Amino acid sequence: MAGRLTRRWSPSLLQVLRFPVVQLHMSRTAMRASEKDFENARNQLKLLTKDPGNEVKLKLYALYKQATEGPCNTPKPSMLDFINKAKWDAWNALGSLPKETARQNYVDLVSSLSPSSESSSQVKPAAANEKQPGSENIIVTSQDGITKIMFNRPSKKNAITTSMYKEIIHALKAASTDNSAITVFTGNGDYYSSGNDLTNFTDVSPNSIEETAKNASILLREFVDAFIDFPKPLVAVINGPAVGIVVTLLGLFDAVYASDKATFHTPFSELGQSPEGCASYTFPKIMGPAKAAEMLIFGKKLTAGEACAQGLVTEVFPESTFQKEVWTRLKTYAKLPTNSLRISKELIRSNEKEKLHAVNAEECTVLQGRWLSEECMNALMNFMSRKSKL
Ligand SMILES: CCCCC/C=C/CC(=O)SCCNC(=O)CCNC(=O)[C@H](O)C(C)(C)COP(=O)(O)OP(=O)(O)OC[C@H]1O[C@@H](n2cnc3c(N)ncnc32)[C@H](O)[C@@H]1OP(=O)(O)O
Repeated sequence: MAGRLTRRWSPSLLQVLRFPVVQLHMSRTAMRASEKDFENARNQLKLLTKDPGNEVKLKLYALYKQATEGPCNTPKPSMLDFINKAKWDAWNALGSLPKETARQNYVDLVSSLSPSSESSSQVKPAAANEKQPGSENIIVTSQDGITKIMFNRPSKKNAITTSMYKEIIHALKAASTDNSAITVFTGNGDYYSSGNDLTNFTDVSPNSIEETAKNASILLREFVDAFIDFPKPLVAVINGPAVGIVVTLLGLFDAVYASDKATFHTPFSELGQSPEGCASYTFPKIMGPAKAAEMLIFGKKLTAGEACAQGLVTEVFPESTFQKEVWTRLKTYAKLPTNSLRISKELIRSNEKEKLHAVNAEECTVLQGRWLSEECMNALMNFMSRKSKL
C-alpha cells in the first residue's frame, strides 16, 4: 500500500483519489469555512509542489468526503484492496463529524500545507515536538503522539482572554487532524487556570456593552462546540486550582488527572453568572443533581479527592510524583492504535452530541443576559476593586 500511495503528489494523484466536485449549500457562520474557502482550498491543493505524505493525503481525502457527503456511506472494501481500504478507514474514522467541521478542518489542513500560508488563523498540523505559532499565552506542542495545549499566563493565574479563546479553537481544529493520538490540556505555573479573564468584560465602553455580551456569547458557543466535536481522546492534566469555565468543560473531557493540590470551583452565583461548558447537563449526569447543584448553584469548591469521588476527576496523584506519573501513562496511551482510539471515543460520545450542542446554545443565550445584569456588573466591579476574592 505504501508503495502505491507514495506516488508523485500532483493533480494526477487527485484523480487517483477521485475528488468529486460537489456544490455545497451551507450557511456562513463565524469561524466556519465558507463554500468559497473550501473551493479555494481545493484549488490550493492542486498547486502543491511538495508531496505531503500518505497520512496527510488520507486525511484530506477523508475530510473532503465527510464535508461533501457526510459520514462514510459505502461498503467496506476487501482487505486486499489496500488503497481503497485505507481511504475507507480514514473516512469511516471521522464518524459523525459534522459536515461544516470537516470542511473547516479540510481548509485548515490545506492552508497549513501551503508555503504561502501566513494568516494567524492558519495553524499547522503538529509535527514532532513542533511549537505552534500564536501568542505566548497558549503554547501548543506535539511530541510522542501527544498534542499538548498549555495555558501559559502564570502571572494572571492562566486567566483566559478573548484572544486565548480564539487561539484554543484554532489549536483544537489543528489537533483534530494532526498526527497525534491524544490531546492534552494543562497549565503552566501554580494554577491550571482561573477561568475567564474578568477584564474581558471590564475594558468595555458603556455604549458597547450589549454588543460585547453578544460577541462573547457567540465566541463562547463556538469555543465549547470545538470541545463537543473534538474527535480524539481529550485529557486534562490539572496541575493546580481550576476555576469557572475550565472546570465546567471537564464534563466534555475523556480523562481528567489531577494533582492533590488542585481544587475545582465554579463560583457562578457569586459572579452573578450561570453555568456554561454544558455543565448544566454533564455535571448532574456525572455526579447526580444534588452534588451538581452544590457546585454550580452554591459554588462549593471541591478538593481533588472530592472531585474524584464525584466522578469529575479520573484519578488524583500526589503533587511530588504527579507530572512524572501522568506523562508516563499518557505516553503509553498515545501508542495505542489511533483509529481505534477515535472510534471508541465516537461510540461513547456520539449519542450525546446533538443534545450537547443544544445545551451549549441555551447556556450561551442565558449567559448573555446574565452579563448585562446588575448582579454580574457588581461582581466584576468588586473583583476590579479587590473587595472580594474567591
Ligand atoms: C468569551 C467569553 C467567555 C466567558 C465564559 C465565562 C466563564 C465563567 C468563568 O470562568 S467564571 C470564573 C472567573 N474567574 C474568577 O472569578 C477568578 C478571579 N480571580 C480570583 O479570585 C483570584 O485571582 C484567585 C483566587 C484566582 C487567585 O488569588 P491569588 O490571591 O492567589 O492571586 P491574585 O488574585 O493576586 O492573582 C494574580 C494576578 O492574576 C489576576 N487574575 C487572576 N485571575 C484572574 C481572572 N479570572 N481574570 C482576570 N485577572 C485574574 C489577578 O487580578 C492578579 O493580577 P495583578 O497581579 O495584576 O493584580
